[in-house]
Amino acid sequence: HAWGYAATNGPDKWAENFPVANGPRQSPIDIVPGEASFDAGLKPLSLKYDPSTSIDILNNGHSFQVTFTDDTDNSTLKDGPISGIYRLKQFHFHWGASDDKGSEHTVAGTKYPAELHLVHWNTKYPSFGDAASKPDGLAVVGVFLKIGAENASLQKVIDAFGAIKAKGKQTTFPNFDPAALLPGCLDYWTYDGSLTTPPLLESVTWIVCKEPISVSPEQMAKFRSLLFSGDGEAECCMVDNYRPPQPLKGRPVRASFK
Ligand SMILES: Cc1c(Cl)c([N+](=O)[O-])nn1CC(=O)Nc1ccc(S(N)(=O)=O)cc1
Ligand SMILES: [Zn+2]
Repeated sequence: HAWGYAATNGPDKWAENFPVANGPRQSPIDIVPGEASFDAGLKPLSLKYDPSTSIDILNNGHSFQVTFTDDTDNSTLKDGPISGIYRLKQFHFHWGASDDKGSEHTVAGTKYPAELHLVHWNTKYPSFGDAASKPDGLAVVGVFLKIGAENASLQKVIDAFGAIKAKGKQTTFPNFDPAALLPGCLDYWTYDGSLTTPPLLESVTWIVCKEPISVSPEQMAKFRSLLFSGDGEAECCMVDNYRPPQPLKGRPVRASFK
């Protein structure tokens, strides 16, 4: 049941093997700022990352991800809408074939060309795998990418693409500080949701930053040069690896800002 983003195995087909795709708290969603409720009880995000926890960068055939050692509390997310300590496990991106699409969350219908996801798990559980099946198990920080100036921090990630062009390729990726990918302002929207790819587990507290980071057109072109396909397979560019917005089903969306 190899899921993907093609017409034959893409988002409209996922419910066949993953019925939770039609569940009550699916992600992503369209965020409508005018309908989000400001919650003065929401704390500022506390993101503390240690660059020495970054390990490698991998093309997993759906996106590319940078993976972190998560056996200590060196890289964590605290406060914001969550209780307790969540550890950074990995970050990855979703993007489009052109600059008019690519993000998973949308803002009043606006699609961004890409979206960064920093994936964290609740340390009240023994591991990521355990946390991934719990309603308060995961917290993902989403950051939109907007076409503009070249992003020097992002360029460090892009410089590794040569070694991970095809599915299954990975290479070491030490000493990277993911905080360098965060926007200056950490105002956010938050709601209860899910993983945006199979197994679509409804275990994610979503924290979506209002302020985007920049990416240049040339840098976006490099994202689009990665491949969904593995060595020896017909080459298929890794583009449009995003799920469209899902029904809100009455969920509240809160804002940390007025
Ligand atoms: C489900 C699972 C388990 Cl359990 C493990 N594991 O190592 O134990 N790995 N995976 C895979 C995973 O993490 N998928 C994932 C999917 C979507 C997103 S997204 N876009 O940020 O919603 C984040 C992650
Ligand atoms: Zn994602």
